[in-house]
Amino acid sequence: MFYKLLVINPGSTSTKVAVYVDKEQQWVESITHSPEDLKPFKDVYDQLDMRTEMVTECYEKHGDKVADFDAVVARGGLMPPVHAGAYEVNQYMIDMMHYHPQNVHASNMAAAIAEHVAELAGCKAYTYDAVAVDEMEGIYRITGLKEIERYGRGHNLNMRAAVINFCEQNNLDMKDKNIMSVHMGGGISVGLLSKGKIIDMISDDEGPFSPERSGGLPAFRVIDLCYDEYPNKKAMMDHLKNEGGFMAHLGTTDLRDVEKMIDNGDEHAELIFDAMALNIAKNIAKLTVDVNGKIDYILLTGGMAFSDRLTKAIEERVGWIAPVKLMPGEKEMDSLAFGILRVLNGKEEADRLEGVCEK
Ligand SMILES: Nc1ncnc2c1ncn2[C@@H]1O[C@H](COP(=O)(O)OP(=O)(O)O)[C@@H](O)[C@H]1O
Ligand SMILES: CCCC(=O)OP(=O)(O)O
Repeated sequence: MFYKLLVINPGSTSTKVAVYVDKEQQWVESITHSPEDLKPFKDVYDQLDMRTEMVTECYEKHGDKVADFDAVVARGGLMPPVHAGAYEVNQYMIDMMHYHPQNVHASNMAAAIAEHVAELAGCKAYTYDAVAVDEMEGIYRITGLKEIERYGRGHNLNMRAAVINFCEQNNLDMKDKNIMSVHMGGGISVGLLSKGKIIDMISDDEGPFSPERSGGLPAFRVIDLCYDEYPNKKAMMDHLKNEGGFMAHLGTTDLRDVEKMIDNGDEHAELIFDAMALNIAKNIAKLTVDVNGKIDYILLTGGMAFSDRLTKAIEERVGWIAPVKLMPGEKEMDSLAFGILRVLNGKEEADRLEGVCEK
């Protein structure tokens, strides 16, 4: 029995679409949305109809018939907190990401697009390892303010996929190991997997600065900035999420550009690069105390893990903790497809989010 899956992964500037027959990717396409394309839309979610149409055109262009899909898989966005793994898409999930998302992100539209196609196909739509996966244990949630809790929210899909793939390749049982998985892309998340769960993590609002994000900042200075320069919440959020890190200091989000600057003798670029590597290492070290330092492996993944200069700089600082292993790039489309294949093959179960969404 073969399963044919359509996989949909919307990002801020692209929508990735792929078709799989079992584990074989038939094709993948990244539809680019230029700033001009996105300009007419006031809010990110307003792009839903446009992106849905483009996904439909995409699989039709590749000659795929909707009736042949056995499942449609969506990147899970910022729905209410969920556990790792698969969820069936339902109206409650779609509405929560539409009307009450934990934060704004293009992935919030994925479930609605998937459900639209799944209805046409007469099959189910699923999410897998959503951004909203939160398996953080109690003690790690506590902050010094009663009304502010820490939470698990980040690049869970790629962090978990790196661990699953690394353990498969090395014949390890992830349930026996403590593994630090660090996604280093446009944003950075540092996650600690223990007994197969992400028990603690540091995401883009608390952790290292990254190519485009500010990372954690001194709270009192953030208060000044909100009152004095960015009284508008959306503008402040955009500033932290899209205009931080390399972008703020060096005017690019591309690590390869930064490396060229360094090669050309730019000492400021070198300082900022070193500071990012230091910040990544420091946040890795921070989580090690959760398991009394007993870390088995540190996995570096995401686009920036292709950089020898960066991975070496991090390894120099954290190599004493545990062996550093590289799983460069992100295989989000594979991870989404393979996760749902495990469900269809009876190896994992899909859960459902239940609730009533007030619009
Ligand atoms: N071969 C490479 N060498 C160095 N940096 C790279 C390489 N490929 C991608 N990157 C960097 O990785 C970052 C993007 O990572 P990626 O995981 O693709 O991002 P996203 O989180 O947006 O999916 C960019 O800063 C990019 O310059
Ligand atoms: C940290 C939440 C997920 C996220 O921001 O993803 P991208 O870095 O891919 O935008």
